[in-house]
Amino acid sequence: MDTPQPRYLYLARHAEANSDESALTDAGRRQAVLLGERLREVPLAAIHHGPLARTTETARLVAEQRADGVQPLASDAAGDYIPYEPTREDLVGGGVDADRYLDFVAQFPPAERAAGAQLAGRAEKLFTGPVDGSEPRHELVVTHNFLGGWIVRAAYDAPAWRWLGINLANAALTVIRYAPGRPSSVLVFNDMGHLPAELRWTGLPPESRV
Ligand SMILES: O=C(O)[C@H](O)COP(=O)(O)O
Repeated sequence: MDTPQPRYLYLARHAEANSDESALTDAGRRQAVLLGERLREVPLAAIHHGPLARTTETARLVAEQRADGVQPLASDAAGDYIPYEPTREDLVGGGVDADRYLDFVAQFPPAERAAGAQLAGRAEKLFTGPVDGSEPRHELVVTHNFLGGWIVRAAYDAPAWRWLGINLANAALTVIRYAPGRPSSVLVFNDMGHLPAELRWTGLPPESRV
């Protein structure tokens, strides 16, 4: 009989993309292969990815490192969008420089902002929380920085605006466990142990690298 089971969400931002974001760089392809090798023994039931080239290519290279034939699945919910548009009140209440973040969000196309809330809700439904089944489920989502921040924020029940300031490095690994009757648990965040030093921290500004 199916009963609620833990879900392990493996969350990764796509590997490094070239400047027009039409494909991965050589370094990005190496990152994606290494991420795939890191996940090779994880019994993934699914590999979801956003529809854009950089997430699609990353997911394909990850899948190619496996012997189990799990095929990547494109999902709009794993795509590139603003998951929640912060209000001035949110930001002032959070004690941060409101103009800075309002200007930051305003630079993204209206379409990415308008569709975001609904897509973010779908992503939470599809990719987070315990699952029904006979055993724990392991799933990979290859996505973009903003949805990554949104999912980590949600795992900590932080305020909606707080996806801002949570940043994932390219091809780093974040793992969240959702067990029935327990709070969500971020097991690892931005793990880059599978990447050599020169392939770590890409996709982040210098002040976010440690
Ligand atoms: O939508 C996003 O997450 C940001 O625009 C960053 O995008 P990226 O993760 O594709 O670089």
